[in-house]
Amino acid sequence: MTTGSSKNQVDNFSIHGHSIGEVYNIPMTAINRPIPSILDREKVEGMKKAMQTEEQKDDLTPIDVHHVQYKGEDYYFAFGGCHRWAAHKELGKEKIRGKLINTPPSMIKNYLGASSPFKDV
Ligand SMILES: Nc1ncnc2c1ncn2[C@@H]1O[C@H](COP(=O)(O)OP(=O)(O)OP(=O)(O)O)[C@@H](O)[C@H]1O
Repeated sequence: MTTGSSKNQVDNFSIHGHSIGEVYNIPMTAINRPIPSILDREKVEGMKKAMQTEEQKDDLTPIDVHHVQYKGEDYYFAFGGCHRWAAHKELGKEKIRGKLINTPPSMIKNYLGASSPFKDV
């Protein structure tokens, strides 16, 4: 499965986010990351460098953020994007570019089991 012929298009592919156009600047404190990251330091450093370079600062693909509405509250979860997340954290960024994927609470419960905040779905 490819989305285009150039390497960049293939690299930028996201199963969840590719059909979503809107990109938001999301406060990082609003996003839950339930899975600890295992990082390739070279990759994080490369991203930090790109973010600090005028021509490349917008090159990083937005991360996929699952948006759950549950009992009138909004919840945000990110499972991937580990290196982009680390690069933003280490540069002291407060917001990260992301695409919002409307996700039912039952799906988060499937992923997280007993650790899910959504118990009765
Ligand atoms: N050094 C870099 N400079 C600019 N863009 C980069 C750089 N490294 C990766 N990217 C781009 O950033 C996006 C995310 O890359 P990648 O999926 O490898 O990282 P990630 O945030 O760790 O995600 P995951 O947790 O799924 O590994 C891709 O679109 C990739 O092309």
